[in-house]
Amino acid sequence: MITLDGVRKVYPGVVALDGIDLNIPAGQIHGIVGQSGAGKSTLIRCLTALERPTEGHIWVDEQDLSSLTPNQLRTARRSIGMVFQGGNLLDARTAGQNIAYPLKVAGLDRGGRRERVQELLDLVGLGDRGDSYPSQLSGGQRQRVAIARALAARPAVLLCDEPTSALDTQTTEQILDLIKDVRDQTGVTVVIITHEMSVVRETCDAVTLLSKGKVVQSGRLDEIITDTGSRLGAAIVPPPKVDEIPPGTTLIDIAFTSRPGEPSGSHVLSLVAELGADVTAGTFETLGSAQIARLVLSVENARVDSTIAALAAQGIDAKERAA
Ligand SMILES: Nc1ncnc2c1ncn2[C@@H]1O[C@H](COP(=O)(O)OP(=O)(O)OP(=O)(O)O)[C@@H](O)[C@H]1O
Repeated sequence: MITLDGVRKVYPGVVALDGIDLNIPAGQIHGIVGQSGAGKSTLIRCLTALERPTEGHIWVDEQDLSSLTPNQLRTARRSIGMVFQGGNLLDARTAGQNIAYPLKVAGLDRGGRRERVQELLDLVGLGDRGDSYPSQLSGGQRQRVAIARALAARPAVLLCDEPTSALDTQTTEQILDLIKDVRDQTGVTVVIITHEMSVVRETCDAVTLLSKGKVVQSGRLDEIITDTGSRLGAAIVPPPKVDEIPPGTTLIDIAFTSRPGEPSGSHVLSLVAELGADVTAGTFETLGSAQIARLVLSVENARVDSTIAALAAQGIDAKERAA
């Protein structure tokens, strides 16, 4: 659905994006994370074709954005919905009028607009608030209207730039649930820029970490979290803390995914017991229907290498924890 091939964006004296290759399949919720200045906003501006890459190509919904004429670009932008931090609604228009605006631009008649606006208000759980002005809505409700507006023209892609950073924890959860529901119901592909790892953990199927305009790591969330060597994985689901290491032992981090109907969780635990290792601490995280486990084992110093090898032979990622 979205493909970036060797994308570079150079501003005078600054390389904001430095050779980005990325593939985001249809229907995926993909998080883009990275420190301030990493290039996240530049990437999203390139995806909306508000900026043209200095080099490389971007395909959105099978269209090469770099090859389009200004007219074609205007049309292509209709297949891209945008949601910003704080919603960016027009204050002088009601929720319904805000949602209707892109439909008017797209040339839909008054009756068609009214019907679609109501459908969208219902979709975001604000069926009876179409006549409210943004100032009469809570932050979470404004963001719901912003999501409805972004979806109005039935885009193939929904780009969300820090969609929950102005919201409290409970409202954040509701908005993230809404984004997931919308994806499930419409099949829209979602890209979320965020600095909050909880947003990635709770919402995304896949994640990309940017640093200084380059991709540091990119992949499916379960794969990244079960990679015990990944700093991104540890930021998303921190490995359990251990205060005291039993004397004469070494700590080994392991991580694995367990899905319904698969015996992997109990299989790993019996393997750990067979190897004579102790489970010192553990964290479990639910991702969709899968359980991700991060365990810390304590193993006699002399048996560290053989334990890691035995776990690796069973396909379990294991890493000695640095002292
Ligand atoms: N229009 C511009 N002109 C010049 N430099 C720019 C421009 N936009 C971004 N940059 C530079 O490009 C780099 C990447 O910026 P960008 O805003 O994409 O980062 P970011 O990851 O979104 O950061 P933040 O999380 O703080 O928003 C920075 O060094 C920034 O100063």
